[in-house]
Amino acid sequence: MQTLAVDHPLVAHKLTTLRDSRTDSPTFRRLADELVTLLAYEATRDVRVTEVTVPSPLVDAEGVQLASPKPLVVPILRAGLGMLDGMTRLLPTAEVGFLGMIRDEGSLQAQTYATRLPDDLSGRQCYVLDPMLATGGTLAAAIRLLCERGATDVTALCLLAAPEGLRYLEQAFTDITAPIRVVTAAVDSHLNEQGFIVPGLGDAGDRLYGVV
Ligand SMILES: O=P(O)(O)OC[C@H]1O[C@H](OP(=O)(O)OP(=O)(O)O)[C@H](O)[C@@H]1O
Ligand SMILES: O=c1cc[nH]c(=O)[nH]1
Ligand SMILES: [Mg+2]
Repeated sequence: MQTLAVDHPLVAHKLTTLRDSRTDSPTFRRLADELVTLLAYEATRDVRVTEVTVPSPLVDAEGVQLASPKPLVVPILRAGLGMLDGMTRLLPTAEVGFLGMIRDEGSLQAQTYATRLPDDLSGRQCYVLDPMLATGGTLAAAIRLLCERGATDVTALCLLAAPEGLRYLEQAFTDITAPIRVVTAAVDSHLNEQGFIVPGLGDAGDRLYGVV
């Protein structure tokens, strides 16, 4: 598994405002959206393209377009929905599947409550959206599901990652040959006893959509 922490002053600037507990929900949603677009630029560096020729006003010009089968973007509900628009802005022709997952606050185990994905992902590049990679349980289950359906490579986009979660993912996929990448705005210090990322930004779902 490869991890890329995007090192860019605009990424750091937006992330700092997301961490700030004084940032209200509308601003949090807008900044999360903008930050995902910056992460998406790095995360799609290996997106597959095919060569095409287009008629420019002067001569025919050689170029590329996104290849088929189209990439699949998979936000993990609820908080991952806050990353969807920012991602599809850069990949407008991608298809979108959905995974609903919730982490039990006590055991920290992830449970899947909704799945809306193609049965066959053979040959598909997949981009998973989840703002927080904490213990890694949620993302590990999501990535395994995509690989079991035939995904040829999986890139996860996270606003923040904990070292514990990255270590967990490293050892979770030793049996999987598909390349797996994590692109994040930062790797934070550690997890606290409640499994929250420190310093982190709190509960991403609550900050995007309110406490339910
Ligand atoms: O790495 P993990 O320890 O598994 O934790 C991370 C998960 O926890 C949060 O979701 P949550 O369960 O709060 O659901 P929500 O998105 O509906 O708020 C977050 O959005 C991740 O999906
Ligand atoms: O810090 C954390 C950990 C899990 N989920 C969150 O929303 N935040
Ligand atoms: Mg939550």
